[in-house]
Parts: sequence; structure tokens; C-alpha cells
Amino acid sequence: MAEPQSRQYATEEEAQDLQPVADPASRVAETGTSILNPAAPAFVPPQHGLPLQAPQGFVAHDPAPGFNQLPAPGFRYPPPPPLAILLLLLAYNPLGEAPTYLGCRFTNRLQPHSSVPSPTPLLSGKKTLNVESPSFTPSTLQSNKKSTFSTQAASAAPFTPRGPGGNSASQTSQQNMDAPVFNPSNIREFQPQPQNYDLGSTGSPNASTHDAGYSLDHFNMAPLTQALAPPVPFNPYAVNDHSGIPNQGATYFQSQFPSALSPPQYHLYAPIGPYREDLMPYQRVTHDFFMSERLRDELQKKSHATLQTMPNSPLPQLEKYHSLFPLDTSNRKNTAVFGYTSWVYKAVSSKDGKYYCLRRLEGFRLTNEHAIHAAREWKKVLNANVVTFHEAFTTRVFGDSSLIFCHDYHPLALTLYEHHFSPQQGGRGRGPTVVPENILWSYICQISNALRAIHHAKLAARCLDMTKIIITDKNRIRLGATSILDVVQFESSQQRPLADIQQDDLIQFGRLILSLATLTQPHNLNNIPQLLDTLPMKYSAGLRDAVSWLISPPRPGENAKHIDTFLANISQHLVTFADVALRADDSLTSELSRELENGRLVRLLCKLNTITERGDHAGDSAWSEHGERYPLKLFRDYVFHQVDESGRPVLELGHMIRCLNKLDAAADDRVTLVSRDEQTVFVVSYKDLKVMVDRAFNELVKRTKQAQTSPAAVNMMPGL
Ligand SMILES: Nc1ncnc2c1ncn2[C@@H]1O[C@H](COP(=O)(O)OP(=O)(O)OP(=O)(O)O)[C@@H](O)[C@H]1O
Repeated sequence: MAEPQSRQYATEEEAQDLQPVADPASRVAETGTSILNPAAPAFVPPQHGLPLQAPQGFVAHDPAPGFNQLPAPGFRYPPPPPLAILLLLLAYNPLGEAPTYLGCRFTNRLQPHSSVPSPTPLLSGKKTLNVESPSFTPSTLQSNKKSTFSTQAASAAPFTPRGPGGNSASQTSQQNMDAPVFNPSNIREFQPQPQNYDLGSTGSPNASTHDAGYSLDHFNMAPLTQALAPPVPFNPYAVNDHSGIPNQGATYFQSQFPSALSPPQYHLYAPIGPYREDLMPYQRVTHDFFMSERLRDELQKKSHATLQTMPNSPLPQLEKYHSLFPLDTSNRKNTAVFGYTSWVYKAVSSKDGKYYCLRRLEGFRLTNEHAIHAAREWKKVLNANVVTFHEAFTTRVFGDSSLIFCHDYHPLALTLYEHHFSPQQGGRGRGPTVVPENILWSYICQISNALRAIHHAKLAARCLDMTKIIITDKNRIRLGATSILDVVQFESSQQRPLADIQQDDLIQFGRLILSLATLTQPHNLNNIPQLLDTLPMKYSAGLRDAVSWLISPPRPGENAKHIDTFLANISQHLVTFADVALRADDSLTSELSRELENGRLVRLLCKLNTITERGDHAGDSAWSEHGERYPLKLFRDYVFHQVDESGRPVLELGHMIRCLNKLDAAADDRVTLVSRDEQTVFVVSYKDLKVMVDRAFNELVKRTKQAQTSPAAVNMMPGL
């Protein structure tokens, strides 16, 4: 705590400048610390025989340089560091009452030579504080400190906290006048007892000590407090002007913050985690402030694929769908799955303008009306791993009798077969590559989820073919082509119990995983036991058991297998999968948050651009050039058309976004707008600019509403 006294300074000024903490406030704070710490020496007496004339505002026990000497003329104590104030408050706030931080007491205390008279007689002259005061010896302090300070507590003057309404100044004065000559032996050592600090609601200065639930004996250190205090003593009990502030220690800190939260700063971005690994500033690029490049690229491509059209398409228009676009990349006619050649198209609905996937079964003749109604049951299956079915109908627009199934369209989807077996995709021309076990488990979990939804809807998938399961995102699969076999095989499936068909689903499921795990083409899955035996060479025994359970039919006497039983057996993999999915969800939310404000800024830009440079409005050809519109034009220049000293364009995206955000948030910051000829200068706040934007835009809206000529403009208005 103390600076070595042997420290030498070149000049007196330097000594003053370099004085360590000669500040009474911080000294008091340090003293306070030592008081609170019973192990620390609480008092260091002077070692010389000179009578000590304690200067005003100087702490008598201060062992720091300057303790034995008066401060040089002109010495000014530096203001107390905030930490010192905090410690002071903690040390001197045993009742937990909140002192006034900005009150004049601190100010006075920081001006030891001020003309403010000290109301503390104990400190004001040798009459009260004198080194000849008896009975303190440091050796005693070191060897038997406790007994020195704690034996005479009984004789200590009782402490009387001042009530808010009382004449506190006179009371203090009277109390101090009555106090005996300073005698440290009369002082009882402070024993912090934190459990007594819980004052509850009765801990106000007005409350009696009994009511308060603690003993004020612990605070019977008024003489010491006053002896160590600066000329204007700090007395937290005198603070009685905190109306509404509960008298608890913690409330002091609470009072530093406004109780009501400030409104959020809408012009600031608040990134939401999880974050990318730390990047050095030079590694950051503009895209770091927005959605990741990978995701943007992916979405961009999907959007492009969705909007892709075929000029001069030979494909016909359907009654309810138009702009058909073929999704089959192979031209082969395959009848293996449905018994009919099928074609897949992307199409736009004439009803809602959205994109759908149409699957056409070529040459299908509907013989039973009920068959097509069977497909309707699939409308109730809404599952993340099933492509949603919308409708089925027949048509002759293709020149034959075709059956059409309409499902959700997932741009850039690939079938599982294309992904893992096609040379162009998974194998990258080198043949199929081993599918990692975690991906296989992910597929197992997702297909189980789909089957559970389907079976619980009293339906069966019937078609778990690798060419009819699509991958719509990374490792994200969905059962497609649902409902088709319900119609096509309507007659035959009427004769089979649903449980049997569901049992087939499980077997097909097992074969699918086995095919992927062994990279065997589905039509080559002949020797299943042998293939199962090869599984443990690449995968865990658990995977082998799961596949084997699915493929093998129930033994005689056993109940039929059920997807729920399977799900129960793979529960730990389901949990892992859920965790992966949730983390992916977090990361997407984080990506989304980066784009949070973009829509807002685009709307603002649209507004701004409807106003600036407008050729003619209400017969006024210069409408956008004068009045409130003119500063907006200059603001547009300020944001987008800035040049540097050499006249080169400034293209700082941060500047543009910052300005637009401030405008949108109507910030109080002001901006200087200069006309291009430098003859006009406006100093205007963003708040004012926002008002101008709104007024000018509303003027346009009003006129548009009157005329009702432009549906486009009317459509734009609600969004803005
Ligand atoms: N709902 C859908 N949304 C978007 N694309 C789809 C959808 N369903 C299928 N596709 C895509 O259409 C293409 C053709 O699908 P299809 O089922 O005909 O596969 P295939 O391998 O050609 O099978 P097949 O040999 O039986 O014709 C595939 O690339 C598939 O990813």
C-alpha cells in the first residue's frame, strides 16, 4: 500500500507530480480496506517525537510519503480514482445506504484546503488529534493486535445513525464535540459479519437497531472513522435524500443504472452466435457482415434453378400448371418402379404462382375412380422427411392418358442413387465411394422418422427406392414419389392388410441401407446374409444389427415388426441426430440474423429513390430539387457519391450502411451536407432527415392514392 519513503525526486515539482497517491480520498479508501481486513494493520503511528499537526484533509495514519510532512505549498490532490471511491463507499457503508455519488461531500473532501470549515473537531486541530495521544504501540499491534483493538468495546460510544429528518449536522457536531481525545486503544476492532448485512426492508436509517435485525456494536467505530476521515467527514448515514432508493448495500449499484431499459439501437448490428473462428481484421471481408458465401451461393443456385425456364418448350400447358420444365436428366424409359414410364417436371401453378414438382405416369388408364381418391390420404402426411403431396389428376394434354402427381418442388434435388452411385455425383467419376457411418445413421434416423409419420397415418410408403428418395440439402433426405403406388396398385393393395404392406416398408428400408453400406446396386442385392457379414468390416456391429433386424421377417410366433420398436432401439442415434440438426438450426439462425436489417435498408432505399431526382410531381418539375427534398438529395450525395481529396469515388460500404441505418433509426447525430457547387451547406440531424423522407414519401403516396393509376406503386406502398 505504501510507497517506499526513500524514494528520491529530482525537483520539488517532480516530486509533486510523481507523488504516489497522496490523495486523501484514496488514502481513506485504503484505510477502509485495511479496516475491513482484520489481518491488516489498521493504524500506523508516527515514529518520531514531533507533535503531529494533522493537516486538513490529510489522513493522520498515512504512512505514504508526505505523512510526516505537510504538503508543499500549492500541492493539489488529484481527484480520487473511481475504484477508491468504490472502496470508500463499501468501507463506509455498513448500513448499505446509498450515498450520493455526485453529492458535494465528495467534492469537499477532495479539496482539503478549501474554505469549507470542517465540522469534525477531532480532525481540525491538535486539541483533538495529537501524537501524544496515549497507548498505541505498533509492536502490540503486530504481536497481539486483536487484544489491542477489541478489549474496550464496551466503553465505546454508542453509535446513533442520523435519521433523514433529524438535524444531522448538529448531531454530528455534538457527537464529535463530546468525543474524547483520540485514543486508538478505545477502538474496537472491526469484525466484519456479512451475515448481518442482510437488512431486509427494515434496514433504513429510521429503523431501530433492533428492528433492523443487526447489532450496531459492529459499527461502534465512530471515533476511528472520524479520526481517519478527511476534513469533511463522509457519513453515509447522513445521506437522506435518496427518496425511493431502498437502503440496502446492493441498491447503491442498482442506482447507477436506469431502472427502465433504454430503447435498442436499431442502427447497430448485434451478431448472434455461433460465430466463425476468430478472424484477423485483414482476413475479414464484406461478406463477413452478411450471410456466409457458401450459403448465399447455395441459395442463389437454388433460386436460379427455380426460375430456370426452357424457351420454345415443346411441353404442353396443363389446366392448372404452366411453364413445365423437365427435371429428368436421363432420357431412359424406366418402368421398374411404378410399372409405367415416369417423367418429372417443374411447373408453375396458375392458381398461386408457386413452383411444384409434377410426376407424370405415361399411358396410365384410370379404371377405378376410387383409386385416385386413395392418394388424397397423403395430404395429411406433413413430415420433414416426406415430400409433401398436393394432388393427383389425369390429363390428356401430353397426347396420351397420363396420371399426374403434384408434390412440393425442391430445387436442385438429387436422388440418393444419383448422389451415391452416379459417376458424375458422389463418385466424381471414380465410382461410388464409401458412405461414412454417421451419414448412414443420419439416413436411418430420417427414413425412420418418415416411416413413423406414414405408418401412424395408416398408410404405407410402398416405394423406398433409392431413385425415389431425394437429397434436398446436405445429408437431408425426403421420401418422394409417395402416393403413386397407392393409385397404381390400388386393386391389389385392397386385398392385402395394411400391416403387411407396412412390414414390406421395413424390409425395403433394410435393403436400402444395406445397398448403400455395401455400395451394391439395389437390383444386385441377392446374397443378403453374405452382404450382412461384410458390414462389420467397415461399420459398427450396431449398424449391422439394425439392418439385419429390418430385413429379416418376424419369426414364427413373433409379433409383426413395427417402426416404433425400431426407433426405440436406435434411440441414442436419434439423440445424436437431433443434436446435429439443432446445431445446424443455430447456425442458420445466426446466418439469418446477419441479414436482419437488410430488408429494412432496402425499403428505406426504395423510399429515398422514389423522392430524389424525381422529374415531375404535381406539375412541379423541380419538386425534388427544392424544399425539404433538397437536403435529401444532398444526403444521397453524401452517402453514395462521396469523393476523396483527389476526386476519386469513395466506395466504402460501411459508410453507406452506417448512414442508412442512422437515417432509419432517426439518430440524433448531425451530418453536414454540402451542395455540389459548395455554395450551400446544411447541418442537419438524421432525425430531421427521417422526417423529411417520411413527409416527401407520404406526399407521393397521397397523390398515388388519389390517382390510383399505378398498381405497381400501390403494391409497393404497404411494404414500405
Ligand atoms: N420433388 C422434387 N423436387 C425437385 N426435384 C425432384 C423432385 N422429385 C424428383 N426430383 C428430381 O427429378 C429427377 C428425376 O427423378 P426420377 O424419380 O425420375 O429419377 P430417375 O433417376 O430418373 O428415376 P427413373 O429411372 O425411375 O426415371 C431427379 O434428379 C430428382 O432429383
